[in-house]
Amino acid sequence: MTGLFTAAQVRGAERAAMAGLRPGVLMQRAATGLAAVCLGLLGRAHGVRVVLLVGSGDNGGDALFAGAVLAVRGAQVTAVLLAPDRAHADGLAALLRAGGRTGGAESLARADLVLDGIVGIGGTGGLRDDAVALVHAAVAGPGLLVAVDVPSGVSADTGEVAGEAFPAQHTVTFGAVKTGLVVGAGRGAAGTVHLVDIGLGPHLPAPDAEQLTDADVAVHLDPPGAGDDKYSRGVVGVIAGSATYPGAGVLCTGAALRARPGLVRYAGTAAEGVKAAWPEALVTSGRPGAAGRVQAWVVGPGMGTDEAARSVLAEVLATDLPVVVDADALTLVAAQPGLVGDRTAPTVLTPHDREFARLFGEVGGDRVAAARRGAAALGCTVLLKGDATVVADRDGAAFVNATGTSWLATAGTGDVLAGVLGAFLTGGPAAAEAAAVAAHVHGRAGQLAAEQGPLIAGDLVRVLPRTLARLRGADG
Ligand SMILES: NC(=O)C1=CN([C@@H]2O[C@H](COP(=O)(O)OP(=O)(O)OC[C@H]3O[C@@H](n4cnc5c(N)ncnc54)[C@H](O)[C@@H]3O)[C@@H](O)[C@H]2O)[C@@H](O)CC1
Ligand SMILES: Nc1ncnc2c1ncn2[C@@H]1O[C@H](COP(=O)(O)OP(=O)(O)O)[C@@H](O)[C@H]1O
Ligand SMILES: [K+]
Repeated sequence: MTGLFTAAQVRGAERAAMAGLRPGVLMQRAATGLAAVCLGLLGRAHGVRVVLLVGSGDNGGDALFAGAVLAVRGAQVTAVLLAPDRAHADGLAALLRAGGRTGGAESLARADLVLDGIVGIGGTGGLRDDAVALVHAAVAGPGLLVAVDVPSGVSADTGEVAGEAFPAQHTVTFGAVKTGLVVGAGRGAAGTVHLVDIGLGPHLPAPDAEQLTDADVAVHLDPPGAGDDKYSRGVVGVIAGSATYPGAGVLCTGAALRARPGLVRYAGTAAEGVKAAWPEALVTSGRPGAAGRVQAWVVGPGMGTDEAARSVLAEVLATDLPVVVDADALTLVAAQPGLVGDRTAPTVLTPHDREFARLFGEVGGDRVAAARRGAAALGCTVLLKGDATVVADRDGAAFVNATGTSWLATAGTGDVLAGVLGAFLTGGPAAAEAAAVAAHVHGRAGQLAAEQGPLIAGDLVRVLPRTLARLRGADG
C-alpha cells in the first residue's frame, strides 16, 4: 500500500523529524536525492546544461542545492531567480561555490534539463504571471522537465490546477507521495513520480488516502483450494444488457466469469445473447429472484431506464446482498436516491463524471473529496471513474487507482469493470477495498491488452486470466 498525504501532514512530519536533526539536514537529503534522480535520467552530468527555475521558498532551495551537486559533477548549471533578493541564500551560495551561475529565461532555449523549483507544498492559488511566463519558456525549450516535490501550479492536496502548471515529465517528491500527484489534473502534470526518502517515515500520520500495489492485490487472488467448489468460490449475479443491446450483458457476464470463475448467474432481457456467448453462465430471462442464489449482484449496464428496469433494480436493492450499481442503474438511483440510501448491505456506485453529477452535483477539481461527498451522502461506496479512478467509503477511507491506460477510454470498458467488481464483492475484501482491487485489476488488464495495439472492451475480458496470473506472480 502506498500512502498518500496532504501538505499539512507532510509539514507536520517534517517538523517532528527536524526536532532531532541539525538545521538544513532534511533539505540536504532532499537535494541529494533529487540530484541522484536527475543524474539517473540524464545518464551523465559532465557538459550537460541544467536550468533551475527558482522561487523564493524552500522549494527553490532544494533546486539550488541539487544544482550545486550537479555542477560539482561537471554540469553547466544556470539558476533563473524569480525574486533574486528572496532566493534561498545558502542554496544560492552553494550553487555559486560549485561553479553554477545565475541567468535569464533565454538559457531555457538550450537546456538539457529544467528543474522546476518555483513553488512546492507552500503554493497557494494559481501560478503568478511571472512564473507562468517561465513555465511557457521551459515548455518551448528542449529540456527534460523535472518538478521539485510538486509541479508548480498543482495543489499538493487535491491535484487541482487553478490556471496553469509546470507540465513535468518527472516529479521528484520528498518524504511522502502527495495525493495531488496521483489524481486529477495533478496526475497529468506530475509525469512519473519518484519518491525520495528523507526519513519522515516514523513521523507520518495515517495517510489521507491509499494506493494499492500489485502485491496488495495479489493477496486476493489465491487459487482455489482442494476443498473449494463452484459455490464456495463466490456466486455473482449479473443484470445487464437488453434484447436489442446484448453487448453490455455479454461483457459484464464475461468479465465476472473471467475474474473469479466460480459461478455466474445472469438474469435479464439479453439472456439469449449472453447464453450464446457464455455457455458457462446460468442464464434466465426472468426476474432476479428467478436466477437462484447469488452472493453479490451487478446491476445496470445497458439495462435501460424504463419502469421495468426500475422495478428490477428496486428488487435487487431490496435484498441484503452486496450490489454494484452501474450505468443505467445510476440514472435510476439519481431519480430515486432512497433506493440506495435506505440500504445497510454493501453498495458500490460506479459513476463516471456525468453520472456522478446527476447523483451528487459536479465533481469539481478535488476528485477524492467528491467521491467522499457522494459516499457520505448515500452511505455507500463510490467508485468515481477517471484516468485515476477514486474509491471512497462512507467512513471516509479513500483509494486512488494507480494502474490503467488512456486506451481504456472506449465503449464497454465500464461494463467489464462492473463485472470484475461484482466478482471481487463475493470474496474476502470489504466493499471499498474490493472496488479498489477491481479498479487495479481492470487497469492492469487495460495495460496488457494495449500491448497488442488499440483495445476494445472484449480484449479486457480475454486478457483477464493472464492479468490475474501476472498479478499473482505466477506468469513469466
Ligand atoms: N520543510 C522542510 O523540512 C523541507 C521542505 N522541503 C521543500 O520545501 C518546500 C516547501 O517550502 P516553502 O514552505 O518555503 O514553500 P514553497 O517554496 O513551496 O513556496 C513558497 C514560495 O512560493 C511562492 N508562491 C506561493 N504561491 C505561489 C503561486 N501561486 N505562484 C507563484 N509563487 C507562489 C511564495 O511567495 C513563497 O515564496 C517543499 O515543497 C520542499 O520542496 C524539502 O527541502 C524537504 C524539507
Ligand atoms: N483517459 C482514460 N485513462 C484511463 N482510464 C480511462 C480513461 N477514460 C476512461 N477510462 C476508464 O475506462 C472505463 C470507462 O467506463 P465507462 O465510462 O463506464 O464506459 P462504458 O459505459 O462505455 O463502459 C472506466 O474504468 C474508466 O476509469
Ligand atoms: K516545484
